[in-house]
Amino acid sequence: MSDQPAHAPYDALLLLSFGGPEGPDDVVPFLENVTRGRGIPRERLKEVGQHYFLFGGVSPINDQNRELLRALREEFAASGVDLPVYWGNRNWAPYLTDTLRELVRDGRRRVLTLATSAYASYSGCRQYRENLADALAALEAEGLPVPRVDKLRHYFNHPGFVRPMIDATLAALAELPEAVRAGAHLAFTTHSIPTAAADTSGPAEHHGDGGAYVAQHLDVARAIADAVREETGTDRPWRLVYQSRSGAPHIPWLEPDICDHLEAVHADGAPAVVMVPIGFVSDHMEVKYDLDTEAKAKAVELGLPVARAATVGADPRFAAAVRELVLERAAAERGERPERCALGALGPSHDLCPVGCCPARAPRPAAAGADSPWA
Ligand SMILES: CC1=C(CCC(=O)O)c2cc3nc(cc4[nH]c(cc5[nH]c(cc1n2)c(C)c5CCC(=O)O)c(CCC(=O)O)c4C)C(CCC(=O)O)=C3C
Ligand SMILES: [Fe+2]
Repeated sequence: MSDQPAHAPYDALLLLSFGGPEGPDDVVPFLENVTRGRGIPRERLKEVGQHYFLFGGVSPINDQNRELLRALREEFAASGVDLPVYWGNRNWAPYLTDTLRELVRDGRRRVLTLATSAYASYSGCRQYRENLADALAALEAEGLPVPRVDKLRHYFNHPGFVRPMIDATLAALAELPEAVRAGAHLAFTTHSIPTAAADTSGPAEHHGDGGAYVAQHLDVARAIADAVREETGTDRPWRLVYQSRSGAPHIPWLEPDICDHLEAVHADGAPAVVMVPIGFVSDHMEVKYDLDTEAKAKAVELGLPVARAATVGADPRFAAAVRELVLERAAAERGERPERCALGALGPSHDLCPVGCCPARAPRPAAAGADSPWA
């Protein structure tokens, strides 16, 4: 055995997230950051601003990331992984560029990134890589050392991500009135994206109807539905549905929307529905507003009992999965052939996004992929 640590060659883990406002005055500047150059209709922005104001202008995402950070540090300490964990966001403080500046000042040069987005897509992967490239360019322009940055493989099908969602689905079923529990449907939800973005999500060989984005979500949905059937002895109808659509109405996005789906299954006689937000790593605004507020109001209107499964958040099994993924990637970077855990049918995702993975409509430099302009 060499005396290299198990996390070599990495000297830092970067938790990279979306960011969110922490008070009413932050809401508009946050939305400006998110939508810069993205052509989202003003009406939609006003509406989304209202969602934040309803919660005092505070997104739950920041506290959830602080919790995840604590869980990761605890997990690393408990298993003897002496790797510092940093946190930076794309759209709000602590900003990614500031975090990378701090990280290089601490002497770190080889960074592994954990994005709080588990699936392939432009919005969930390449956009994070573009923002990493922007931050690296800023460091270079300031004459600072530019660290080498990698990104962990998509963890949508890692057992440490899927098992907490299985338990959460069972717990949500148990919240339903007993009379409707056995007949309850499962509605797996994720962020809608333009169908054109879905069709080109993932590596080129996965492009086609729905692309890797839909295939990965279906794989997770099926794994959870199968496990729930085994656990409860009941085969219940399930479907992958979408939420949080934005963009111009004439551009097609993934459907059906969760609210339309609730209406449709209610009309078909479903006695209850459990909503399982598999597309989200924690209970951020899309979950709190679009599911817990809007979809629940729709269910009340219909007289349809619903329950919402918890997201993974800072579950210790997820923190352990991140530790495994870090050590797995470190071993691969050292030229070893580590074991790669995955549930479902798709198998473990790639370490390095290939050229043409989740292409942008207007190409921009992206770090941590095969087409990165940075080493
Ligand atoms: C796939 C996906 C994820 C999941 C993967 C991941 O987690 O990254 C995600 C996460 C998030 N999206 C978030 C917030 C917003 N997303 C927006 C807009 C958009 N999202 C999109 C996709 C996704 N988004 C898309 C295709 C757009 C349209 C415009 C564009 O192409 O950019 C807008 C603008 C207004 C609107 O259009 O709704 C906001 C405010 C927050 C923070 C929540 C909080 O504060 O708790 C989080 C975690
Ligand atoms: Fe979003």
